[in-house]
Amino acid sequence: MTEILKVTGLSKVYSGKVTTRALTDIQLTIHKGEFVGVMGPSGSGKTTLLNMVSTIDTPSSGDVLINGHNPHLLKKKDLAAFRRRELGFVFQDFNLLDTLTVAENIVLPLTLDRQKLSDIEQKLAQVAERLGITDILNKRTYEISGGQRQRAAIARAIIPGPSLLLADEPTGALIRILHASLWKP
Ligand SMILES: Nc1ncnc2c1ncn2[C@@H]1O[C@H](COP(=O)(O)OP(=O)(O)OP(=O)(O)O)[C@@H](O)[C@H]1O
Repeated sequence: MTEILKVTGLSKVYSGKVTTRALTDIQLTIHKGEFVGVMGPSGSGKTTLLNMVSTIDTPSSGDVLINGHNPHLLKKKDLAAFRRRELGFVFQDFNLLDTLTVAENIVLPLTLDRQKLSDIEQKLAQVAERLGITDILNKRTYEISGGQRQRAAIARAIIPGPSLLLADEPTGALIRILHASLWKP
């Protein structure tokens, strides 16, 4: 089975006025098609782990391999492209942009990647149909329901065909949508 995420010996120490050892020697392997939830008490390091995997922050030691590549070794410019193509994020508050339509929000990663307009339109139509949001594509994000916002955020996360989809504090509804095999990597 293909290893999509392989975390080995991952540690993170925050050093400021107070030194905090947030993660110590974490090992984690996630294979293609697996759905994994990380649970633990407040302060146990869940967000820190997510930040290391999503490349928002760098580990103190250890390796993160995503689809065989270590994003922490990439240059800034290459890292941005890697994140857009390999990683999908569904944020807790969805992070949709109010000034854009639902469609414009969803295609943002493809626009930033300078993909062809015809490809963008085709991918948008497919992903919108899969998530049942075709009829709200021209609305602004403040004109749609909470569930529709959630689906729009998922659509934006999966449209580039990422290897790994990451969700911070996913709600029950989000888990149900993802479980309904809407995401087929
Ligand atoms: N930027 C930071 N600088 C210093 N310490 C930090 C920083 N971020 C987190 N920590 C510390 O690292 C530890 C792990 O925090 P983290 O946010 O990863 O926990 P968590 O499991 O996500 O918690 P919660 O469930 O409350 O969100 C905590 O002791 C926290 O105080």
